[in-house]
Amino acid sequence: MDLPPLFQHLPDSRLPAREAVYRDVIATTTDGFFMVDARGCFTEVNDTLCRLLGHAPHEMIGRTSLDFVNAGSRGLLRQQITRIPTTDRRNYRLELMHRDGTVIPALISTVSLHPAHPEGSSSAFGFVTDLRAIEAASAAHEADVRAILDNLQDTYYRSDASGRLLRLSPSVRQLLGYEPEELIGTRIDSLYVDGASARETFLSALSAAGGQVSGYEYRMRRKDGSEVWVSTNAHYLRDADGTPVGVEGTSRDISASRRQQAELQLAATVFSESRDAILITDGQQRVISVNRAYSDVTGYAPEEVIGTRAELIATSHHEEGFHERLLAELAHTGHWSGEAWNRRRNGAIFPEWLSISTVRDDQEIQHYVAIFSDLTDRKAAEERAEFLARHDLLTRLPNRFLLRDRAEQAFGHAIRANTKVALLLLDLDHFKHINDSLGHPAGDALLQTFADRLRTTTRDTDTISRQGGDEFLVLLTDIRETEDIAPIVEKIMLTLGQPCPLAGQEMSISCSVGLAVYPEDGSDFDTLIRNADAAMYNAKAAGRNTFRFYSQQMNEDAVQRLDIQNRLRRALERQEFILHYQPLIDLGSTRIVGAEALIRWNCPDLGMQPPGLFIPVAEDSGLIVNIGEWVLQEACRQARIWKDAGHGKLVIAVNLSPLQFTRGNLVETVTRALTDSGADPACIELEITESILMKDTEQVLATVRQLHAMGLRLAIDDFGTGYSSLAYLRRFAVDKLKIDQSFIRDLPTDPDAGAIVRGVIQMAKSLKIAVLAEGVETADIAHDLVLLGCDYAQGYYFGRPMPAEAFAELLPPPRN
Ligand SMILES: Nc1nc2c(ncn2[C@@H]2O[C@@H]3COP(=O)(O)O[C@H]4[C@@H](O)[C@H](n5cnc6c(=O)[nH]c(N)nc65)O[C@@H]4COP(=O)(O)O[C@H]3[C@H]2O)c(=O)[nH]1
Repeated sequence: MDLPPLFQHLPDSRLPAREAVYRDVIATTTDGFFMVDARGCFTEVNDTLCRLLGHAPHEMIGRTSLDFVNAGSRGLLRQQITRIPTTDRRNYRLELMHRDGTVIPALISTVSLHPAHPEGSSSAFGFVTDLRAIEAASAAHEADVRAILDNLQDTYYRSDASGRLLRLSPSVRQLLGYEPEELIGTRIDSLYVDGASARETFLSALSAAGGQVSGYEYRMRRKDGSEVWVSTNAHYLRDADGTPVGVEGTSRDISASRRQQAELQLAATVFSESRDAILITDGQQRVISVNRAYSDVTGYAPEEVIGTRAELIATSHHEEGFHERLLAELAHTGHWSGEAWNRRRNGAIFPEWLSISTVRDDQEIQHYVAIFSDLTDRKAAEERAEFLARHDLLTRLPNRFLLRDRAEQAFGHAIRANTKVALLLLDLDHFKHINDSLGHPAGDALLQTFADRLRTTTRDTDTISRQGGDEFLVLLTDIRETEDIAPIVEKIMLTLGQPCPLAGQEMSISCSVGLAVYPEDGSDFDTLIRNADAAMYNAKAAGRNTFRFYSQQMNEDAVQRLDIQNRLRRALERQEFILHYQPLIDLGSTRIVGAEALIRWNCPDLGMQPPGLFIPVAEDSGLIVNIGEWVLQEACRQARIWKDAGHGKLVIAVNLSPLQFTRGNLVETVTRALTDSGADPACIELEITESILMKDTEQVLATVRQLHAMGLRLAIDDFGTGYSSLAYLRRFAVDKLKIDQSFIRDLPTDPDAGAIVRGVIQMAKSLKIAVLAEGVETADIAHDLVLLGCDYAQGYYFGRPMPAEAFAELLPPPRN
């Protein structure tokens, strides 16, 4: 037999031996062997192939290989036969046909023979491998793999180089909510919460770790849109050259453990950052951990206490048995909380709010957890709050609540000792002026001086209290007789009235005092206060700087004030008010140049009432705002009548209450009065007191400016009784000063009054402000005023306030 080209390169001498070897190899190989000629007919087959196909060699030699394959494989075989001349080696799979019809999957490896070979071109030899065993083994392997994957709790995945998923274990259902088939072929980045960038980060980590990572964590998106934290162990799949061709790995859901981790982290942060001190011990109360606040509060560093027996309370500072009771309650309920004393490292004892809990396993206490906060500051704050609740902040005197307590105790004591208790209500005279003119800090300083003086003039057993504002209450105890009270009050008033330095000047401030005595003026605190108040009202009405004991009459007066108030409410709608007019005289020409409108109340029950009686009540109740509006309306109406009668130059002065500035809309009221009447604004002069200007609020200034702009004049009434400064007169562009009648009345007798009037006139002249003297009752006074250069005067000497008709009769006939 000729040798195939395979053997041709061997030296001839060795060929026979070599051929024998190769024939043995071919005969004994477990693969089938064949040679075909150019027609595809077998020229040689080995026993293995014959056995495989169930034919004897002679049944196959000379026959074409196409006769031994399954019908389905013939096309492929033909193709492969045609490739013999052009390709040296080919591997392909075929289904062979056994003699008994069994189909045998086989792998064919053929080698084309050299064209110069005697067998002719297009001849070939090849090996046939029976794939059945291999495929069975592979199927068994696949079944094993599948069984493993099916039972795998983690999710197995394999992707190609582009990240396309090739294989997934069924557990992907639990992990991501998808069926494996839904994901095969999709790109894995679409499942990452952070998309392609997350995959890039992962691949970089994989490469950096040498192609294998474990415990790599990232977030994936489940089918329902929720996120899941995943930990993966993965490695590159590589081809024969080592080039990565994909990734294979397993992933597991670690969301729960991450949550737990976060919770632990949080608990650790709470422990370390808590502002409350925390101490944890084992079951034998040996410290195992303390936080920073613990060290801050106690001064002990962790290493100084860890391992030692816990000291949670300073036992010596608690009553006997406290510690034992605490432990017993802990053992019984597992918890104890309350106030306790503890000791710092430096030995200082401090109050703490302590809360202890036990942590048990089934029976034994495993840990004690103690949380405590330092109450030192809170206790101090509580004490301060307690003090503030019962004291006045400015003077640090007891307030009304504490006074009530003390008063009630004093009443009890008085009954037992058969003594009396006097309640004094003190009110500083004209305190408001001080506040307004010298400012609140000066006012506060004055109140403090008053408080100090009150402290020094009373006994320790007496109680002084500030009610707010400029009112003080003094409780005098252990009084034997009512007559003993007046000297004490006089002494107090004398002390309080001493000059005191205030805002760089010496000031003397008086006070008015109302007194009520227990038990005769009231059997309880509220009644006594009310009655002392009525008494003080009377002291003030009596000209201030005096004191008054409460009397039944005062009660009646208070009731009367209430009665007047009620009647006043109805007086407006019942048109019970009228205006009287008092002449204003030009001292140069002695002519009437105007009139002051003064209100009168013609009460059907009480008769004609002067303003001194009802204006204060109207001011107390706020009714003055409506009454004042009526006055403006009426005065403007009268001005218009007199203008129409030919007295167009006559000025009508109208009094304004401070409340009209603060509560009413004054500009609107004045505008309406002028419009309704058609009066000339230049004929209306508004009289305001100094106290209104002293407020100097932007609101008052703005109102005054608007009134000026409307053409009205502004006069300052009762000038000299307040604390006006020149600055105010300039700032408010005042037109006229009306010197208070107290100075005018005393002009002939009191040189001081003369000096004041002269000073005011000179000052007013330099400021170009007109001056009017009020209360001129005699020709002498009028004469003096002319000599002093006063511009205008008003008073009984020239004419009393009178009804409009009577006033009109005084006016000269109008010139045409
Ligand atoms: N002894 C004496 N008194 C004289 C003399 N000349 C005038 N009088 C009185 O002095 C007061 C001057 O008015 P006033 O200082 O503005 O003081 C007024 C004013 O503050 C207030 N008042 C009067 N009418 C009104 C008003 O319409 N509105 C407001 N808010 N207050 C008014 O009531 C106060 C008292 O008013 P009247 O009782 O009318 O008292 C008037 C007047 O009758 C005199 O030669 N000798």
